[in-house]
Amino acid sequence: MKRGYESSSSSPSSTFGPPQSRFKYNPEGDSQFLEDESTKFFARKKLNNWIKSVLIQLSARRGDAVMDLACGKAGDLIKWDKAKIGYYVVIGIAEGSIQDCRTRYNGDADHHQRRKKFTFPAHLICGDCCEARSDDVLANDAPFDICSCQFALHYSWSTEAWARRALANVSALLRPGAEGLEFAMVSTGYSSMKNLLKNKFHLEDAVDCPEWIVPFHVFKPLAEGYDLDIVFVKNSHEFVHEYLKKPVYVELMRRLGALGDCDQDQRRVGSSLPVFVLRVEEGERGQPDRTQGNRRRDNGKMHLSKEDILYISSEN
Ligand SMILES: C[S@@+](CC[C@H](N)C(=O)[O-])C[C@H]1O[C@@H](n2cnc3c(N)ncnc32)[C@H](O)[C@@H]1O
Repeated sequence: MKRGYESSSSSPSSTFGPPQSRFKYNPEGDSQFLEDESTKFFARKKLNNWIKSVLIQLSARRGDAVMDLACGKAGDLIKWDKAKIGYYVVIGIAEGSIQDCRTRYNGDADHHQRRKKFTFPAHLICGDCCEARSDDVLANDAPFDICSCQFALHYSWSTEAWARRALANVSALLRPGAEGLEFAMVSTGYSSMKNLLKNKFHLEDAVDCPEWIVPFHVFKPLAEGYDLDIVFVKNSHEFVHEYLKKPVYVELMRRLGALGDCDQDQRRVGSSLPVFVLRVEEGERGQPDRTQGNRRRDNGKMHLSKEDILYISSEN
């Protein structure tokens, strides 16, 4: 079965918006400005969630093994659950966030027990997903059908060596495809609004890491050097425009509370971000090894204790 975006144009879009600057919140600043910015922030957050949901629905298939790189607090758990994936591995650098992933996965945060348990086993890893040995450490969980990296790809772009390492890790973890179309890494680029707002709103997911610009014309050949070919790339404005033609995604946007005047909303939330999918073509790494399907899930659990978190460091 093909992934949902296969019928879409794969021609790269030419622009991905301006470089993201890091700007500081000025406590003495104009309160009207901040109010506008907070409205923009929440509009953008809803829109980003919709884009991630659509991208996941287009990419994931029942039973997929998914690696969520730089997962934050696993805010996409429910999205993956709806896609009926079979195994979920996350890696994140912030220990507190990984602990939050654990309580979220276990349902401990849901005091009213409104939602049923997730149907797939999970494995949580705390560490730097760009570390040279990530692929070794993760080898027991691989291969993955999907490697997802949402709003985080740019953190590994401080130097070419780090960018190469991140791409090499992703390439090593993905499963070769039976029909040449099976592997994907998805990313919706990066956000910067949190830097502007974190002092004011004390955002729980604010990240104190430098954010680097990833020029797409540099990214593409570098990724291709690791067998990762671009199959789908759009800027987020194009993406919204295209998928809002489908009633099912209009309904999804309504449910997320993001439905309004989309053109206006997009102008309000600011610059466009890249949305793209990569894959490893069949034949580039030999035949797929389907026998690994069950073994890797053994590393996962349906209920996670603190001891189940795997900590990796550069000394591993
Ligand atoms: C903007 S958040 C995105 C979180 C999540 N992917 C999402 O879409 O909600 C970026 C996350 O990347 C994590 N991160 C940054 N650099 C990392 C690295 N080298 N290895 C693992 N995680 C990293 C941060 O701790 C943070 O949780």
